Amino acid sequence: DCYEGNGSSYRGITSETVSGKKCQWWNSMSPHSHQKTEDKFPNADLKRNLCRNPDGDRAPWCYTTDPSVRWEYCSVKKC
Ligand SMILES: O=S(=O)(Nc1cnn(C2CCNCC2)c1)c1cc(Cl)ccc1F
Repeated sequence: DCYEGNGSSYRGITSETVSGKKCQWWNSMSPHSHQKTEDKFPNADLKRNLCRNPDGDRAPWCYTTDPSVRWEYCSVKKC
């Protein structure tokens, strides 16, 4: 699948980053504690560990499960 524009409306099921890391679940604070939670961003579909763009960045991203890498863009292509 692919994302339109900046991916803020991307609702696909990619959960992997550009470097092949798995995404951390949005409702988890481990390994990375963060502020991008479903209750704070109810319209951003921050479900499971799916790649999303809740902060108007240039593409879908996620917090990574690698403790040394806080977040990364995802391996989903622009349409
Ligand atoms: O640390 S965070 O919880 N999450 C965070 C940090 N960097 N990012 C990037 C994610 C991709 N887009 C640019 C910011 C997100 C965080 C920090 C601050 Cl200062 C503001 C919001 C926020 F949530």
